[in-house]
Amino acid sequence: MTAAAATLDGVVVIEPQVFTDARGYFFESFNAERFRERVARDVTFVQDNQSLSRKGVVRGLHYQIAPKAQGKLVRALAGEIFDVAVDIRKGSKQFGQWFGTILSAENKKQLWVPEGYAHGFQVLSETAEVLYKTTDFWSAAHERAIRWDDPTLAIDWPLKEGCIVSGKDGEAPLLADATLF
Ligand SMILES: Cc1cn([C@H]2C[C@H](O)[C@@H](COP(=O)(O)OP(=O)(O)O[C@H]3O[C@H](C)C(=O)[C@H](O)[C@H]3O)O2)c(=O)[nH]c1=O
Repeated sequence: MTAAAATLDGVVVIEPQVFTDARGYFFESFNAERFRERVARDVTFVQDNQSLSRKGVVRGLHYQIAPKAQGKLVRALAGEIFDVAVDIRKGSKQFGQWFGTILSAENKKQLWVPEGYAHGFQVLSETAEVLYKTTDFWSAAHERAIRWDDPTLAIDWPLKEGCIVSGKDGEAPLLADATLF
């Protein structure tokens, strides 16, 4: 299975224009028109999620199956994370490929993870607060997970030791055994 991709079709890194002056900084953290231009499709967000995690925590790899698949626009409000998207669409030419990038309060980058991709992140700073918008509501019945350390995905998580995962994530199936799209 091919590992890291330079990028993945559909996944977009967004770098907002930041205005700094003697007071500090300002930037538009979301603009529907600018977003539509960058991802070249209409997207409506219906939910914002926010989580706080400490260093080494890995949340994911999570996704929701149809008809409640979620696209996610992810950013770090505080701290630094390694954010990962995995193409898990059956038949995709990049099936099983992953893309990861550093999102931080410092770089203010955002990652667009479309429906059909699994998402997860690892916290690299002492703590990190992550905010992400989703294109459909949470549905426990449609939630699925894939093991964050699946050897066929071979995601190159920056922190190799001290990783902290929830019981649910630690028992998630491997990609080969997961319910997919
Ligand atoms: C996702 C979600 C969860 N919850 C409840 C369910 C649990 O009682 C509690 C914690 O949920 P969980 O442990 O699944 O949280 P994360 O591990 O951060 O899950 C997220 O992790 C990765 C990074 C993702 O991309 C997903 O959006 C999401 O699954 O919040 C809700 O009430 N609403 C929600 O939208």
